[in-house]
Amino acid sequence: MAQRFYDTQSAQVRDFVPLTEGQVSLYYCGATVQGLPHVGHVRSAIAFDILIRWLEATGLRVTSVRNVTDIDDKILEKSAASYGEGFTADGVYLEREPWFALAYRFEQEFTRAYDALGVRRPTYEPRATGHITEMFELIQRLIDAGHAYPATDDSGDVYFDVRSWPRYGELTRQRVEDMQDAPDADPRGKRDPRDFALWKGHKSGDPDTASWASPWGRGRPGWHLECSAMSTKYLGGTFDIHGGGLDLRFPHHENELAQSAAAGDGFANFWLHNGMVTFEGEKMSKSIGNTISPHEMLAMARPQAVRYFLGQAHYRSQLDYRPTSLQEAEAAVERIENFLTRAQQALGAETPTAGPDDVTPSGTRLAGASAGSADRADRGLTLADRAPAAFRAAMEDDLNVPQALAALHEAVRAGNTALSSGDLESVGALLDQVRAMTTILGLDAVPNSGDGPEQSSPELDALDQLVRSQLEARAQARADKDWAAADAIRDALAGAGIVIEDGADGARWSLA
Ligand SMILES: Nc1ncnc2c1ncn2[C@@H]1O[C@H](COP(=O)(O)OP(=O)(O)OP(=O)(O)O)[C@@H](O)[C@H]1O
Ligand SMILES: [Zn+2]
Repeated sequence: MAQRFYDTQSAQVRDFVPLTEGQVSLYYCGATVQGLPHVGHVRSAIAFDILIRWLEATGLRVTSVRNVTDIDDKILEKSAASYGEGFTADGVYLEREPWFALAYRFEQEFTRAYDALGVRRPTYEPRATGHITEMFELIQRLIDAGHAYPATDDSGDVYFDVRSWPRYGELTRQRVEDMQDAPDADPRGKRDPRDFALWKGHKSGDPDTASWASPWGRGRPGWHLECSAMSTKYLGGTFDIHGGGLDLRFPHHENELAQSAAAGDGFANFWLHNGMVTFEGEKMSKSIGNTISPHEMLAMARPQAVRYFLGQAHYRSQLDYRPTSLQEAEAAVERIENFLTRAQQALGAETPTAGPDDVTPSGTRLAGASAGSADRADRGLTLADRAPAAFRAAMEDDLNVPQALAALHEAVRAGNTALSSGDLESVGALLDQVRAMTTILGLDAVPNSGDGPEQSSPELDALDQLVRSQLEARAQARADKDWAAADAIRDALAGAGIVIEDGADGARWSLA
């Protein structure tokens, strides 16, 4: 079966054929960094992380972009309302935390949360404030094409002219007449109340630092424009997939599409939207105040269980948080881990299973990459090929993670049966399948400590590579039953203050 995705724009499940063979370009909307992340934000990022991991597992090269909205009304409001939180670099106390400092502080909190839950960093993570020039260019193209105009009052705003663009409403299949008014400006300066702001003129009371000189006067960009400018800068005028939460479909994505298409860009070939995390049925949202932070969840359960919980539903489904949710996720993770432990023990030292990919400096219990992965790659097998057919079929079918997890648990069950009957050949094969599946779902990528890859540094990465090569040589020595050589490597590492631990999920190293 070919890869298929549900495309929100056509409201159909369509075959996915990348625009450039072998490559995928993906843009997904990141955070407006106005406050701490909640698990709804992280669920969205995990959904796209799984998508990227899966596409890469099938052999595709993915270029991913996730923006940071670091200028916005809400950021300015939070800054204005902050009190006693700001310090300059020399420790001088500021009464208000400047908006740009507040935005950078919360951006780091998002990064920390993503790292703690194994969301890989995107290829590019552009900030809106770094792309003002690209936004000017896009506005100018729209004005030149007759689809945008400076406000007819003295606000300094520039609006998109929805009536000039007959395709407006195509993403959410709405008629202009039925649409809500755009709330982002005084309707007196607009041709139509639904016209939305591309550029917002500087208002008295806004900090001077929050406005840029533009051909239309000082001001700042509209949110929708930011994503159009950044996605096409990094991915080109036409790219494969645009993602984000379902709550962004209208007006945000509708308006992005209108701006880019009216400026002459093909824009996204597929639109993928993740469902909301809800709390007692209601969207988890800062404005409602019903949020749970990743930090709070990590205090209740291991990161592996939190990742499992946030990634387990179909990405398009709503995911409701209930008090028992994390215990259920923990039980599922333990079932998988128990099989991995018992399988490794049963296979024992006779079959060294610690391939180079199994070794991480911080160590993971759900180690995913497998025994002999290098040789399988030599034989032209992708990671996806190593997963069972039922798993692959589920992932090809619009990323059906619940069914893919059913295949994972089925392999664990079969593995436990093989263990009971002493069928070690099947145990080995199933172990490899389970590891491929946990790797694809990113379950093995979660750091044990909530602090995540922050511990990494160029020095640590270099050391990690060196130690890995030593561990690879040691694994080979053990495979050759050259115990003296294996021990000598271990002793040399110990002499350098590096402790090796042979765990159920491979060899790990740490500094003594
Ligand atoms: N409860 C949620 N469940 C799933 N995804 C969410 C949820 N809330 C936000 N997202 C997604 O997270 C990404 C970043 O969101 P953004 O910073 O725009 O948050 P937001 O929607 O303004 O959040 P809030 O409503 O809490 O202020 C977007 O793709 C958004 O759709
Ligand atoms: Zn966006």
